[in-house]
Amino acid sequence: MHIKHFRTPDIVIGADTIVTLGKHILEKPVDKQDAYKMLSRLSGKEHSVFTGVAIVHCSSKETHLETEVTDFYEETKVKFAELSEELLWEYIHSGEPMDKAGGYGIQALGGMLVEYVHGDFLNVVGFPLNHFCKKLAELYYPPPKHTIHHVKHDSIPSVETFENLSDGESDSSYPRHHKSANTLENKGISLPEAIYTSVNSCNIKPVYPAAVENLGGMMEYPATFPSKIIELMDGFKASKALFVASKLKVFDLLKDKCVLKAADVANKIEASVCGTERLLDACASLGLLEKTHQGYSNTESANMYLVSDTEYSLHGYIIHCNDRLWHHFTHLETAVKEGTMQGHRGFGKTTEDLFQDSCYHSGEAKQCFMTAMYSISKLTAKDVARAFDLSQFKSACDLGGCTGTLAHELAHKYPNLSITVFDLPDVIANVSCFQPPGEHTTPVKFTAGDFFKDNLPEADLYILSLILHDCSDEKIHILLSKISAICKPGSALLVAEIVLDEEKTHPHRAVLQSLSMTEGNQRSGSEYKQLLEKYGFTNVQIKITGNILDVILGFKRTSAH
Ligand SMILES: C[S@@+](CC[C@H](N)C(=O)[O-])C[C@H]1O[C@@H](n2cnc3c(N)ncnc32)[C@H](O)[C@@H]1O
Repeated sequence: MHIKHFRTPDIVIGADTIVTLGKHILEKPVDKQDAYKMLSRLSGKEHSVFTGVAIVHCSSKETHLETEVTDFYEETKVKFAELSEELLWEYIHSGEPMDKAGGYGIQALGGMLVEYVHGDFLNVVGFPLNHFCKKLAELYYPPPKHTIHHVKHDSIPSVETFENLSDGESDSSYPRHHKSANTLENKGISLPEAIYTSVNSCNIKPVYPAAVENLGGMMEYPATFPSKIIELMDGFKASKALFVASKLKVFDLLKDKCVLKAADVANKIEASVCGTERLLDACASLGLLEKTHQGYSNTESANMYLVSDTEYSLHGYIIHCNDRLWHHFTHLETAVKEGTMQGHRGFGKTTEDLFQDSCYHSGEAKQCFMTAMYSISKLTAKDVARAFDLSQFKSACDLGGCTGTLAHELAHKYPNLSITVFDLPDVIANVSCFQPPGEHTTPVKFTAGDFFKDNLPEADLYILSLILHDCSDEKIHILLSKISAICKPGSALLVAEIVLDEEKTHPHRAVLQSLSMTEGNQRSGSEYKQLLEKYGFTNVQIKITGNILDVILGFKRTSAH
């Protein structure tokens, strides 16, 4: 075997690098466990990316090298965590799995296989800690282009490097201001943020942003460590910690930059000190709270989304998840075996009709459901309203429009649109506390009725947001037949739902949601298109918004079609 080109990483980040980095840039010790956490945060990917040897580029012809040197790595038990910034970049753009091979291998036996090294040889023959520090500094304070030289070292293949950046241990040739008033610490930037921002400044985004949020429980993993599975196994604990902290209004207590000790929080939420402390620590480890020696405080995202009275609060939905959805999932095994929804087991009652059920029967539960819908709608309404140009419509009817949040957004965007929210009487009777302040002459009209049984209000745009996925085929037939019958040619139906990919495995949210075994179904784009066409809608367009809900718009066929 002969390897012609071996592309080395241009930037290498490892736990030891971060420890050194802490010393050089922050002038503050970083322990190795924290360094591993940062690495996982940086990639947001499987930890194995970091626990192999250097990540290098291998073309498909060269991938056998990977096995060779990985074996070598296994043999020598070299443990280093490294990341190629460039490969992360390539990976993101190609959608292909990142090639991983043994940079460390190349310095020994593996080197005999390599004729030409493309990239910085230093990155494979040794761990370039100082070089990396300079690289990071450079990302922060990029040198002018002309300082990049092509250098020929004796016995080292031609490499592209920054010759003016000395690798001497004592030489801090990255800009001096890093060490004075401009240190990251003085700027209030933490080390993980610094690395994160450095990489982001090169337009590198974490591969799995969701994993970035989850910093809990990292350790030095062997390359085969089933980190994803461990993360999934622990996921329910993290959810429950969030639910309980929300339920106990911990985030409300800590709003407005309030910093409290565990005992004070315990006192205010009337809970045990030891239990509260564990809950607060769990929230801190999940990145929901910050913990300092002064006490606990909300993170920015907790202030924005977890405090119960903020504009984009998810509190209502979280409580719904805890009080309601949790029970559905507790009985998942039975649900799967029987193929039916199991929510009633947690409540001691049976239910035929999800909607009637989901609106609950007690006033408090109804309010809770509406608050949950309001939370989600606040977050999605703007993107749903913006997905298509709806300026051609004069009137709209949001069927099952609940609190009217989407309707208000549409009224705001299209001042000439007259819009009616149509929902069950129990819901309409409770909408007043969800109306925007100061909207006495509200352009949104609320009408009570049952969309399966009653006549629908006339409109030239009908909206079904988060309705179809919960309905059985029979119910969908009743509803879409009615809408289709009342729509004049040129009128339209706008559906807001999560649109699955064609394999129906993404996004996870929708796929997991369907496990609650309601009588409805989550659908892919082509299935929604077919469904709308079946009921006489044509020119069906789908907009994937990037928000929780996607949007589908279809126009009623003219009779000539
Ligand atoms: C899952 S919620 C969706 C709420 C809102 N469209 C949204 O996107 O946030 C379903 C809504 O449909 C309403 N609904 C259920 N069955 C209905 C019926 N038969 N007639 C009218 N509205 C109904 C419920 O009251 C509830 O407000």
